[in-house]
Amino acid sequence: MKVLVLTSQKRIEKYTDFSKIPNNWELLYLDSVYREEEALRIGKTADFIIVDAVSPVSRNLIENMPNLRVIHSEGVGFNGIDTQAARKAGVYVCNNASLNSGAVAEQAILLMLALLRRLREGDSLVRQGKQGQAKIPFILNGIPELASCHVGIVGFGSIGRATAKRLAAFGSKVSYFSRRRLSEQEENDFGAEYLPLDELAASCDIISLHLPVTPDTIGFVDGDFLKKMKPSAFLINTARGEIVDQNALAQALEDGSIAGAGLDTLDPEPATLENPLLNLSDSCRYRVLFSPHIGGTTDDVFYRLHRNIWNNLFLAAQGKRPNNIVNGI
Ligand SMILES: NC(=O)C1=CN([C@@H]2O[C@H](COP(=O)(O)OP(=O)(O)OC[C@H]3O[C@@H](n4cnc5c(N)ncnc54)[C@H](OP(=O)(O)O)[C@@H]3O)[C@@H](O)[C@H]2O)C=CC1
Ligand SMILES: O=C(O)C(=O)CO
Repeated sequence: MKVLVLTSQKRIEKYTDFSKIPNNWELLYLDSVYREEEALRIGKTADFIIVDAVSPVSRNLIENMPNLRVIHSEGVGFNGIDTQAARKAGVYVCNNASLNSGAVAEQAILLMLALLRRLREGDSLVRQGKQGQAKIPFILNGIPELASCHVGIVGFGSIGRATAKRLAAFGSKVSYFSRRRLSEQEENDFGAEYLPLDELAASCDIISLHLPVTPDTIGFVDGDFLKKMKPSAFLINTARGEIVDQNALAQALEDGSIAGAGLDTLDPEPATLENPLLNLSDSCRYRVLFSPHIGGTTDDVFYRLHRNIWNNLFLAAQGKRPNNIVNGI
């Protein structure tokens, strides 16, 4: 079997248990930023593709790989993969559903806390020799506790629920919006109440996005949504950049429609310096906090993900149906 690897070779080497890989399997490495001609040159006859959670696998690539059986995302998201073309070609697209939920929930909460405590600004003041409460002007503006915040979770799947569970420990009030409303019992278990989207937007102190990218969710947070939010509210996006209209968010930060944003994901990725959120005026500098799309990338997660990926490829190699198929075959 041949595996075309369209993600970090170092990561595969670190997290794969090579004692389990049959000797006659061949791994063909390119990075996730690859040229399609190069992928076809080295991987045309490959049986499997492993690709990171954001990078593209196009119709052209799929249609020109006659032996291809499985395209496996290295994460949960698979929005770079042309799932329809794969379906048409009888190729399974698989992900690692729910294996990194706790890690992403931690990242979302980290961004919430860092924004509330103005961590970036505080760090900068200390580095300017302004350590000590008397020298920190923003204390007088009032620092809210996460415990007193009403947090709205948009997309109440695996990560949304993991975030709700952790927020319960902080004592926050949690509401959620998803297309499917949970049973009363489930809502009680997660300590979360359902709110219609408009109400959630208007009433929450923090809104945390946990939606997948689909045709319905691209630009889900647009200028209208941001205008409904409270001027004191924060937006957290650890889902995908495409869910938030980047220009509208930059505008909302500039004109004070919202207080700040914590962003693990941007649109496009890899992010370019042209992104309007990286070009905000000085007065907004501390109101947006970035992390480099590392929500789901802990050591624990990678061991779990890579075990799952290889198990799935072994199943497919034996002619069996792999787990976590996401393209409806
Ligand atoms: N930053 C990072 O490192 C990571 C980011 N992610 C991103 O997070 C996303 C969510 O992951 P995860 O929670 O595991 O996925 P899940 O599929 O478990 O949850 C997604 C939830 O979103 C809801 N949803 C889908 N479409 C809509 C819609 N149009 N309106 C409202 N709700 C909707 C779904 O519920 P329902 O269908 O009932 O509405 C579902 O419960 C991933 O798709 C990925 O893009 C994932 C892992 C790591
Ligand atoms: O699992 C995912 O979808 C990710 O974004 C991880 O990087």
